[in-house]
Amino acid sequence: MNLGVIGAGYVGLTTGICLSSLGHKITIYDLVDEKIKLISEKKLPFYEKDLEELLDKTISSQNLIPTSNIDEMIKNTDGCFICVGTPSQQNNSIDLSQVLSSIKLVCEHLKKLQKNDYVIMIRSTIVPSSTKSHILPMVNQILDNSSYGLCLIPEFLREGEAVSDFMNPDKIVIGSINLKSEVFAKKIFESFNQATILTTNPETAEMIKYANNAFFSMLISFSNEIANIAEKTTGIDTFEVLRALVEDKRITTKIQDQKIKPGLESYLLPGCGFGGSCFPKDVRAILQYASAKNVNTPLLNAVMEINDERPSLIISLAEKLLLSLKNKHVTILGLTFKPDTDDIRSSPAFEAIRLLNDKEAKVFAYDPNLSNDSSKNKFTSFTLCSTLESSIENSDLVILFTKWNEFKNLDQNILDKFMNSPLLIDGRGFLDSSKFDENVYHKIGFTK
Ligand SMILES: NC(=O)C1=CN([C@@H]2O[C@H](COP(=O)(O)OP(=O)(O)OC[C@H]3O[C@@H](n4cnc5c(N)ncnc54)[C@H](O)[C@@H]3O)[C@@H](O)[C@H]2O)C=CC1
Ligand SMILES: O=C(O)[C@H]1O[C@H](OP(=O)(O)OP(=O)(O)OC[C@H]2O[C@@H](n3ccc(=O)[nH]c3=O)[C@H](O)[C@@H]2O)[C@H](O)[C@@H](O)[C@@H]1O
Repeated sequence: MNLGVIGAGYVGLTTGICLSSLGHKITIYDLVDEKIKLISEKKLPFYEKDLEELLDKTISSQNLIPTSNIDEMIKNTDGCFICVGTPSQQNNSIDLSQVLSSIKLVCEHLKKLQKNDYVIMIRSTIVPSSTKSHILPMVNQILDNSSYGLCLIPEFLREGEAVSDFMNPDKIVIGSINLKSEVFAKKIFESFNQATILTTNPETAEMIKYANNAFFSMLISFSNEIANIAEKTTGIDTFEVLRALVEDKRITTKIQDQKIKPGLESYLLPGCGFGGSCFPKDVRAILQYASAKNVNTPLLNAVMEINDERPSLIISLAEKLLLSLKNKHVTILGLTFKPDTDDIRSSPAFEAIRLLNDKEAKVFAYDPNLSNDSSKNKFTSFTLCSTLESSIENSDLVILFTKWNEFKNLDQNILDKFMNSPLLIDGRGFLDSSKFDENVYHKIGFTK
């Protein structure tokens, strides 16, 4: 099919590259010319594993056409995905302006080119009723005939797993205003035969996306609250507690004597808290939406409250171990909000750095994906090091924030080589404690 994508960010570019690799002819448009130029040169504007290889193939096969010309995109295509950002506003509601302006642009060009039967498919995350209350009235104002289609197809991919999540979706939710849009969207995804296709109205589709992100955020905050309680009694290992919970047959099912570990297992872990461009933004947005509708939300309020507290709890532990943080050399390992990405949006490491600065510690950091020269001058509140070793040299305390594989190599020998009195907080329970002296290794969710 001939399809367009507006917005060449994580979601848009992944959508464009993956669908073009499956044989669709995709024209991708972004406001930012440099992004389009980079993509034309087969380079990704961000890091995402496996995506560059596919980009190379799809540009070479001319199944993916990057353009800065919206007319070209509209002329080439029968429908397009809207994949622009929906960032938080000051009051935590979402800023719908990128969605509205990009759809307005599409509609104006459809009108100019007298193109009918076009289908607009929104992939951006938007709060319930955005389609009905804001987008549809605007579209109706510009397109006076009713031959167009409009639907919401939320995206559930995770950064770092974007290609595999896109290619192997468990569900495809299509919330349409009419049958035409539903039929069109179903045809795009007809080769994804392992996925459950859920067809519904736009409001339900909007809510499904928020329920999804709120649920996984809740599991993380649940795990962190259990950790807070466990830490008050020496010897309780929260990781063991939650591993045992997962064994419950209501969570881990058994099929023909084979235990099937649920995917949610990876969200039942204590740690430094969730970050990224979506969980914090989306939970806050649905809370703001509920509050505007006078709905009480004690559970989701607590999810955010527990999460917001995580960096300060880790810094309190650091202070307890070092007695005072003033002038202490503290190393942060991992700045991205999770491994296998270069995304630092709402990463808990940055809140920890802010707290360390307040306490006048000298902060050094290392992240495998941010160690190049172009990243160096971006940060002023800490020194970004280009190797793990240089970041821990003469350090008084190392705190692990992100589960990068490279950090798995850490052991007592490495700490002894570079630090005078080795001390480490494993903020994710990621390292093998047996590789460290007992008084050196401290992990979240466990008090010795
Ligand atoms: N990042 C993720 O893993 C996921 C994000 N989402 C949602 O998808 C949406 C997009 O997120 P990301 O891809 O992360 O955002 P992003 O910020 O990486 O990309 C957005 C892109 O849209 C472009 N853009 C903005 N206004 C435009 C306009 N008027 N015309 C053309 N291009 C325009 C920007 O230049 C940028 O390249 C958000 O609503 C987000 O909540 C949903 C699932 C996963
Ligand atoms: O709407 C979105 O943008 C996406 O948000 C999340 O995806 P993502 O933010 O890429 O990453 P996750 O792997 O889900 O992790 C989110 C955060 O939770 C943290 N986390 C995860 C698991 C855990 O046990 N503890 C924990 O703190 C991670 O470190 C990370 O900061 C969702 O998982 C996707 O389904 C969704 O499409």
